[in-house]
Amino acid sequence: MVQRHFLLVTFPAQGHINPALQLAKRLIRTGAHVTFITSISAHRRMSKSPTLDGLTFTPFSDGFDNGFNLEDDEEEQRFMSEFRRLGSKTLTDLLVSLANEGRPVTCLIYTLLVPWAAAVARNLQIPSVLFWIQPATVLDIYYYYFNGYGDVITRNGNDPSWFIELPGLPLLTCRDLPSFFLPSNTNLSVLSLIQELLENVVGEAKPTVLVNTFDALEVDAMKAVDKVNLIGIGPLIPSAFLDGKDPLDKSFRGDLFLGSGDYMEWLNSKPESSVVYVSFGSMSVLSKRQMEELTKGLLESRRPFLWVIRKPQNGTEETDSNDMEELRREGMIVPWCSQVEVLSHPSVGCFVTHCGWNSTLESLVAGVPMVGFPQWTDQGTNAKLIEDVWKIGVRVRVNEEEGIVGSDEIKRCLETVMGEESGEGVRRNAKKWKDLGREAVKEGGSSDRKLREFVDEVGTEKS
Ligand SMILES: O=c1ccn([C@@H]2O[C@H](COP(=O)(O)OP(=O)(O)O[C@H]3O[C@H](CO)[C@@H](O)[C@H](O)[C@H]3O)[C@@H](O)[C@H]2O)c(=O)[nH]1
Repeated sequence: MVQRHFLLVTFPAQGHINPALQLAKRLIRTGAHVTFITSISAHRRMSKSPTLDGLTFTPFSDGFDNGFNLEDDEEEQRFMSEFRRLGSKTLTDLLVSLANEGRPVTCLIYTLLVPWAAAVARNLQIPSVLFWIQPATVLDIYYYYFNGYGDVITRNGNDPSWFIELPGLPLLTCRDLPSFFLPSNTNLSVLSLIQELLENVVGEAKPTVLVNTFDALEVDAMKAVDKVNLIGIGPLIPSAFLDGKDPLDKSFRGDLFLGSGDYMEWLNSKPESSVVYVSFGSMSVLSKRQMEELTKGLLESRRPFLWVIRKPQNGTEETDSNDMEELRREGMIVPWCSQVEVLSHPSVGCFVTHCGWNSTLESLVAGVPMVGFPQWTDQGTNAKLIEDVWKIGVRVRVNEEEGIVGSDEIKRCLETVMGEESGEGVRRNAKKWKDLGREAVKEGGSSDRKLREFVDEVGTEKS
């Protein structure tokens, strides 16, 4: 059989690069070659750029080679438009030159926020497929929003007592919906990109989306939109922490941040399941007030904690240095860590997480119960699934008057999840989902099978 050649295009953010790199590794395992394309800004920072047989990097300049400031709306707009303009041109040139060199691309795979890649592929008559890096449930909600439910959601988005029943999904209140619909966090440019993505998919002859989830995890959500065939190929986690097929695969190998190495020794010194691991992913920044409450909650819980506090970027407030001193005395503070390694350490007993989808899946396959502390985008939906559907954690309640989560609430959640009796149920469920997640990627498991079927089919027909 002719070797398949996949071109993977991804947005230059950690939460996009990690699952895309892991998908690349899985595709290579089937015998395919992968060309990976993202912005120079991200590629330069990938601390341990992988040199893997079967993987070629082709970074491109989007005009923002030193990155862009997410906090600045105007700069973000300019970035998004240049990323599209220069990305489309680079992608077109690359696809043409690969074909001319006798290495034509079998299929182009693109992640969230890169809908223009589908247009490039269409113009060159190359098959393409969307790789959805959030849960299927979130894709379904976006689909419904753009197909019949947008008005009712917009009209009620301010009412905390309102809820909606969307076909195939659990009852959802406002806080369970992607934040971009809601008056507090409307982001029309992201919404229009997602609309474009979904319109592209539905416009295909055989609408198909690869999803970083697995069938057993989202049984109904995977079938909720009958127009689109969702293919669960996850969880996409480095093999050493998942199926063990490649024990050397211990990291995504695309870190955009530098870590410090001393936390593993610290973890080794702690009793089993005693440590609270705290991280808010690669983008969210907590307000100073929220940091203070979280600090107080952690200190008063009297449990050891490992907390990732990324170095402040432009315009963000530093945590008070007195607080930091006390934090360092009581716990371990790092600017970045190998999260998959930390979560699989036997000392870790709970993950206080913003519920980014990668963090959620990583915790799930490590069997670590969560305290969900969602901030924006898909995280409220993920927190809903964690708490009410899979029952592998609890979600913090926000004090609506103050708009923050108080220290007592943090203590309550930690006790619920980690307490000997109170946490029994979540720990049992966490073990169940850990096993099912691993099952899915085993030889012959649903995700393993579906990815192979996808690879086999993609070269034989024009999608
Ligand atoms: O110290 C750290 C902290 C994080 N990570 C990794 O960074 C990734 C973070 O991804 P995610 O948990 O998804 O969070 P974000 O970086 O915030 O990701 C964005 O993108 C995701 C995919 O679209 C969304 O689900 C999130 O809500 C959105 O904020 C994960 O793989 C973590 O393992 C580390 O390796 N070390």
